[in-house]
Amino acid sequence: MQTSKLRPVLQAVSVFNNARYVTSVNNVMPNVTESIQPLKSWDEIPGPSKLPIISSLHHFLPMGSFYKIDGYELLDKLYKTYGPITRLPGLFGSPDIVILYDAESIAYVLRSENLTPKRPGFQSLEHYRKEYKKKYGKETHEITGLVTDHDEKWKTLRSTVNPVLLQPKTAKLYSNILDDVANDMIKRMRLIRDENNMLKGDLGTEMNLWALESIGVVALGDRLNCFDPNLPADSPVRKLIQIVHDFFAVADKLDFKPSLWRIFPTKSYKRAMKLYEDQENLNKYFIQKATEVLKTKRVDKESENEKGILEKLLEINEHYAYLMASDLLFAGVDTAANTVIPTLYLLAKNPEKQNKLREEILSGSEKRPYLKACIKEAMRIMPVVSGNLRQTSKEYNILGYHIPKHSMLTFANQHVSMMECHYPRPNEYIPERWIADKEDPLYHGNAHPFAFMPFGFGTRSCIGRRIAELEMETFVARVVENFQIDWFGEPLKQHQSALNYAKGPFNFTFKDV
Ligand code: HEM
Repeated sequence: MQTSKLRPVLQAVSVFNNARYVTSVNNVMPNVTESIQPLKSWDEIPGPSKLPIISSLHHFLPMGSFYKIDGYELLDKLYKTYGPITRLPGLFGSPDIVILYDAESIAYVLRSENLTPKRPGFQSLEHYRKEYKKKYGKETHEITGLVTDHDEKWKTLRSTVNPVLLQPKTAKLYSNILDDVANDMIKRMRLIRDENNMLKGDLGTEMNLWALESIGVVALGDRLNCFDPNLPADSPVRKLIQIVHDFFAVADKLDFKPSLWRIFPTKSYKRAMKLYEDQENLNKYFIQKATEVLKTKRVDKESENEKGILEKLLEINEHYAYLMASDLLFAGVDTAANTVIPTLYLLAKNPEKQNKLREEILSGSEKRPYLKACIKEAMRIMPVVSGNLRQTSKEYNILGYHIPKHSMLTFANQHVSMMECHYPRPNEYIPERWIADKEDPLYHGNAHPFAFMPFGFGTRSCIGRRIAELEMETFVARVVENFQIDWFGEPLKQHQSALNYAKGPFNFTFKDV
């Protein structure tokens, strides 16, 4: 065993794993968690200073140290300036956020919050579903959706839909149809290639079409036909494509950037409310259509195992079936598309890895560990979700600081998974680390178990994980089987908003193999 090579890595991990400073005030965990120094207060947590009224705004204005910096760069600068726990003062009435870059502290909070974890995020959508609709006399329900509910309401919905969505055999049910979607997308890519083997349209839009068509078969049980070149501009499918696209953009403006919408109805707020309403109506249209089709098919069904997600949920609770189909249609599109683009990019930039993957695919083996490893490694380096959030339900002592109940904690997952102490040679695309054995210094098990969490953690983790993995593996395999992927010019960049979006120009070429 190459212990000498591992030692620096393990030493570095232990610096971050300083568990003595991590305690939950309500939980007594003597041996490992007792702080040896008096706790410092919330206000003493390092971070940009605050001024009366404008809070920390001056840091983001010209001459300020964070002017024109956001996304990964901002979190990186905060980490380098203030360390593994940083407090970012809230703007325009929004609360301060504490950012954690320490895997052990993150683990402690996530484990302690794991019964009914609260993940605030899409607050404008929550406002639409819970308050706006009531105000305008529209029909409302106690339970509004996985993304927007919390506590007992969330638990009721999640525990009902978990058995339907998380069973491995449910995801398997869709493998053939998802493969049909992937093959149709390959045909479309051939059709829209120019003489230089580049796609004529925008690759980001194309990947969104693939992702929507894929999630459509899961959420609605049938093909949406997003690839139809003759779709009229005002067709419901085109509208759905547009709405899914605009959805995260408005949510980003209202929920993830400083915004005054909570104080008065801004232009973006009005736009968002209209968009959420349109989305709701369109979802109703598609779900109703899918339900009618299912009714005609049901007599042919021989066994329970053949029933799809929508069908099973409709039998349990019609309202829940509608909520889930809506949430899948919005949570499953941009996420999958913006994971596949970086994966193809990293394979293009690492031709030897691409060839190795092609060999595995062409071998026809049913098990494809290298394919899984290639996608996982892309999610480590260029994740679509850069971090996660919890609102604490209790007090904590973290890294020597007191964290009061109801605080907003952000976990800088993207940073943690790029730390040398967890993943040696962190900037290199090395899918092998995910399949290496224990003796190998690259072995992924040497990392802190909370250093890589692309789908979140625990009871609130991504309910679409199995579906997303199946979709992405099916499509990436078909692309690599059919095309030699190359990239030229400047590296691919990501633009961080509510999600990390791959940003054009997309300098891919797809040559037939
Ligand atoms: C690469 C693709 C995807 C990634 C990286 C991803 C990541 C995540 C993450 C990080 C969370 C938050 C988990 C937490 O708070 O611990 C989440 C939640 C969620 N995801 Fe995904 N996701 C992906 C694809 C999908 C797909 C395809 C669907 C739909 C089929 C989906 C549906 C959801 C839903 C409904 C939630 C909210 C769960 C809850 O609060 O109970 N996601 N996802």
